Amino acid sequence: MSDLKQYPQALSIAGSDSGGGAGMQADLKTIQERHVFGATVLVAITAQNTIGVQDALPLPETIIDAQFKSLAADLAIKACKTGMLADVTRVRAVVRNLKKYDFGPLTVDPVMVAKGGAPLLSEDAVAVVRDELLPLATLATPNLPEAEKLTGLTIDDEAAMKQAGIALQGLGVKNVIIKGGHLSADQESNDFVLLENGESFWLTSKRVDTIRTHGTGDTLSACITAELAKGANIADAIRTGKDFVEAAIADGIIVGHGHGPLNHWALEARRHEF
Ligand SMILES: Nc1ncnc2c1ncn2[C@@H]1O[C@H](COP(=O)(O)OP(=O)(O)OP(=O)(O)O)[C@@H](O)[C@H]1O
Ligand SMILES: Cc1ncc(COP(=O)(O)O)c(N)n1
Repeated sequence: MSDLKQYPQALSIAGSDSGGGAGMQADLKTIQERHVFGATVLVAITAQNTIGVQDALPLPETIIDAQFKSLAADLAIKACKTGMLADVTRVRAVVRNLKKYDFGPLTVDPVMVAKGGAPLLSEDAVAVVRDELLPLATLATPNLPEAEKLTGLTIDDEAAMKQAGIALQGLGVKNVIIKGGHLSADQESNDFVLLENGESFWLTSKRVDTIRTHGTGDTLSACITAELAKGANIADAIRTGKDFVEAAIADGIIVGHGHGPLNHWALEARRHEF
């Protein structure tokens, strides 16, 4: 009898961050920490560090299609997520493939702008994300500026976050997290969750006073994706995601000279005290 182990498999569809803190690298580190096997469809490459994005190259549609095809032919992916999708052509390529293959519940992190201000999605692609990608999503995880662009609302307090959640469900997303990381005046960093069954709740945590927040959104959505691949229900997956990212921000590490990356070991380390 074989004693080989089998791990659930999850997929990140995203851009590469050469600095290792956000994008596909943050996704893979997070998925690995959750004891899930991570696969990738690379959509764009960025030359990036903690200071900013120096260059970006969207990949040809043919290689995006080929990556999806390769995975569908061989792996047994149980949940997937999207991150940086660059432009209209890449968003449409991803939508086309997600309609073709079943990779389980889809989490859409509608990444638009990097922490340092560099655009990661072209302006004209926002409507394509809203109209073509969001209706495929089991979960969407916009931050406040992204939720504003997708809904047309101004979101500057917790009441407006609730309104945005309802508006996003109106666009066809089943479950929504409106991330509060950008409500900068607040002492807390609270996220509003609205589920398909109408249930809603807040994810609460103290705001950590740090500039080392590169890849927070990627880390949250990747952790949720990993938990969904294990078969967790959506509310439990979301709560685990918040615990994971809270620890990863609070127990910081020193890398680079700007918006440093998170500590993806933190939650596990708290349990085992390495
Ligand atoms: N300073 C902070 N202290 C504690 N939690 C934070 C802080 N900043 C963000 N968070 C949490 O991190 C998660 C991601 O939120 P955020 O609004 O930063 O997403 P984001 O802007 O999409 O991230 P990114 O673009 O860096 O990937 C949320 O759960 C949010 O509450
Ligand atoms: C390739 C890639 N994907 C996503 C982000 C968002 O992360 P952040 O907002 O923390 O810069 C990024 N900077 N780069």
